[in-house]
Amino acid sequence: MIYTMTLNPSIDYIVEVKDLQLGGLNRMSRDLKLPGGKGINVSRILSRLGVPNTALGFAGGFTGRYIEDKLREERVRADFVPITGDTRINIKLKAGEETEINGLGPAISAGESAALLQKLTSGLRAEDIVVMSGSVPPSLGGGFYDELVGLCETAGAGFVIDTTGEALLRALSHRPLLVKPNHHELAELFGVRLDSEEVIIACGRRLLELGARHALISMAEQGAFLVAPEAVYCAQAPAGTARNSAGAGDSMIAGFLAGLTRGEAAVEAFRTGVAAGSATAFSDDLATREQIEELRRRVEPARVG
Ligand SMILES: Nc1ncnc2c1ncn2[C@@H]1O[C@H](COP(=O)(O)OP(=O)(O)O)[C@@H](O)[C@H]1O
Ligand SMILES: O=P(O)(O)OC[C@H]1O[C@](O)(COP(=O)(O)O)[C@@H](O)[C@@H]1O
Repeated sequence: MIYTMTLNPSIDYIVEVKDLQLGGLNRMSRDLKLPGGKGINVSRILSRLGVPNTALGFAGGFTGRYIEDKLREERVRADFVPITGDTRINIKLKAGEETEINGLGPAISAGESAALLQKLTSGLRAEDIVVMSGSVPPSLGGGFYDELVGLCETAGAGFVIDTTGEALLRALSHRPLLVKPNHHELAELFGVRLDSEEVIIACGRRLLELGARHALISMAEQGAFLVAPEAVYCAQAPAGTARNSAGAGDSMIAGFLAGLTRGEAAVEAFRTGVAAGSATAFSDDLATREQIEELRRRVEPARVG
C-alpha cells in the first residue's frame, strides 16, 4: 500500500483576474476550488492511474470537510485525523503570471499529532511506501518529518520525501526511495548555480551519494532529469499550453511511483512521471489518466550519464 502524508492540506483557490490593479477593486474573471496539498495531489493522481493508496494527514473545519467530500466523490481513500482548527486555503492567482499565496496552516495539538503517528504506525508494513510532502504546520515543529522517517525505518517501509533544505538533507541518509527537488530547490540545497547539464547531473549524483535511491530533478517547462544508480536520463517536457502548474511536481512523483510499483524500469517510470507533470500543467485541475497516457507517447528520455 502507498500512504501519502499531507500534514498541511489546503483548498487551492484558483483565481483569475484580468489586468490586476494592486490597491484597487478587482473582479475575478474565473475561479475554481480544488482539494490540494502535495500528498493529496499524489493520492489523486495515483488513484486516477489505478494505484491503491490512502491519503493520511490532518483535516479540520469547513475546509477540511470540503476536501474530504471531494476526495470521496473521486473515490480517493482518505483517513485524516480530525483537528479543531480549519484546514488552510491557498490562493493561486492567475494575472498574467502565476502568483501563489500559501497559508501557514492551523494549529495542531499534541493529541492530534499523536493520533496521526498512531494511525501510521498501526498499519505500516515493510512492503508499504510512505510519501511525505509539503509544508509542516508551524505548531508541529521542524522535526516532524524526521519522526515520520524514523517510523518508516522501524517498520522497514520505503519512503519518498519532497521537502527542501535541512529537512531534505537529514532525510537522505535514511535512504529515501525517491526525492524530487526542482532545479531552484537543488541549487539552493548545494549553494550552486545550475547553469549546465554537467552541474545538474553532478548535484543529482550527490543526492544519491548522500543516500537517495532515485532523484528526479524537475525543471518545469524545461523537463526533468532522473538520476538512478544505473544511469542518468534527461527528458524534454512535451509542448503544450500551460494552464495551472500547481500540482505538476506532485503529479510527476505519482506518475513515477505508479510506474515503479507496476514493476517498470526506472526510465519507463520516468516517462510516466514527466507525462503526468506536464499533463497537469496543461490542465486546470490535475491530469486525467487519458491525458497522461496520451502525453506519455511523446516523452522520449535520453541517456546522459
Ligand atoms: N509549463 C510546463 N510545461 C510543460 N511541462 C511542465 C510545465 N510545468 C511543469 N511541467 C512538468 O511537470 C514537471 C514538474 O514541474 P515543476 O514545476 O518542475 O515541479 P514543482 O511543481 O515541484 O516545482 C516538470 O518536470 C515537467 O515535466
Ligand atoms: O505545503 P506547501 O509547501 O505550502 O504546498 C502546498 C501547495 O502545493 C501544491 O500541492 C502544489 O505543489 P507542486 O506544484 O509542487 O506540485 C498545491 O496543491 C498546494 O497549494
